[in-house]
Amino acid sequence: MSERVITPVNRGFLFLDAHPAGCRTTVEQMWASVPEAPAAAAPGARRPTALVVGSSAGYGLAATVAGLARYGVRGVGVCLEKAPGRRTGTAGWYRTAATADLARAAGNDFAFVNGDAFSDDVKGRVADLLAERYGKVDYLVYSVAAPRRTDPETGVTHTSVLKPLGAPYSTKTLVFDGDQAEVRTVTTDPASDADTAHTVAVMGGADWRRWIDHLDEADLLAEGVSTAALTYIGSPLTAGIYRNGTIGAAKADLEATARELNSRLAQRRGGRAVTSVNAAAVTQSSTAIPGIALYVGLLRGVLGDAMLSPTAQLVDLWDQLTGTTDLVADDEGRVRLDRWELDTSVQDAVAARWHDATDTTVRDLADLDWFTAEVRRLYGFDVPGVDYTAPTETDVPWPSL
Ligand SMILES: NC(=O)c1ccc[n+]([C@@H]2O[C@H](COP(=O)([O-])OP(=O)(O)OC[C@H]3O[C@@H](n4cnc5c(N)ncnc54)[C@H](O)[C@@H]3O)[C@@H](O)[C@H]2O)c1
Repeated sequence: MSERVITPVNRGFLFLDAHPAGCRTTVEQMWASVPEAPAAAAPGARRPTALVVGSSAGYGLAATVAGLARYGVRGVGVCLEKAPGRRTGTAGWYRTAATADLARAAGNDFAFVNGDAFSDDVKGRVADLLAERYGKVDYLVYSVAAPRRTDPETGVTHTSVLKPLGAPYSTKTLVFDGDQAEVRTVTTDPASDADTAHTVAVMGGADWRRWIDHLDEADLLAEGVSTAALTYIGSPLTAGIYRNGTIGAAKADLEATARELNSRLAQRRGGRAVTSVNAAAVTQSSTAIPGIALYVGLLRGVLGDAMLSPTAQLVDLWDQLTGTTDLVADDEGRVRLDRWELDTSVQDAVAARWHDATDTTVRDLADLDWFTAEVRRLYGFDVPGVDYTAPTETDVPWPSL
């Protein structure tokens, strides 16, 4: 047992500790926000088997919580988190423990595997678990965001970079100095071909395809299997660094992989593969992208509470995957959960504020209090209802399998 009061220590958007009680409450609030199961998934209906890769944070956590709470899924979540030691565990460690407790209390049999999803070892462990306990996979949601990947076939470790293609790119960006927010311009040099290839190797479709291959070879894909990987298009304001940059090349590869997997799964299993285009959200991965903090703060300034949370978006995705509502894909086979973000009137309003944003005006144009609180909530701080003066247990075990 190791109870203590935890105060946030941060370097920019990175915090050195996470708050276990805050992380638990975050998950409880996400769970409570999921609407009741539709009639077809009512108690007594067969619980579908799901695999969520990237289950402890951001959109993958939202997929896990929405699937558990609304559709009573059973199955496995995979993520990469650090155990408590000299410092606290990572936030995803505590969120996973909380998700497992809520799942158990709701009668779901759901296991969490902590390890490198890119490795064959973890794929093998997950396949064994499925074969022993859960049977074939009905749904696979792929939501990994990682800085590097070791390719098990070549042994090469690829590191992803966030760079423009072809020419240097300058963008406004937010820099926080204590309570002060400054609007600066940063310029990023263009990627080399090798940079782009490495980023595609990490964030493109290769590992998603390997998961499908691995499960297919082990005969662990159910008839009618559906798989979705998360992708992003985003605003013209961020296109230079995102959609037209190295990460955009990776997303194009992911989307091409979806089309290839879709025809394969349709033929072999009567199944399908799609990408899900989600909206900008504050996550550990997105805050690393130049300009995104300013963009998301301005988006919130324009939309306020009308911004749809990752959980609400993932409820929509589950509804489409399960057939509760019709699955609607665009011409490129993508489920569009980002329409509200890319709506022309919203984008025009954000663009006008983006151009007007300076050190003196930014606080009026962007919801920076919300943005900084969201960043802190990623680590379990600033969560409504949590007493931060009370000691909290940091030595939380990983949920037993
Ligand atoms: N954040 C956004 O604004 C946004 C918008 C649209 C789409 N997306 C997409 O959603 C997906 C997830 O991004 P996010 O922002 O939710 O990320 P995140 O950083 O919040 O979560 C990443 C997840 O991946 C897991 N992970 C990382 N490396 C791993 C590894 N080697 N093995 C196992 N698990 C690993 C982490 O444990 C965590 O669960 C990405 O494809 C991203 O492009 C994000």
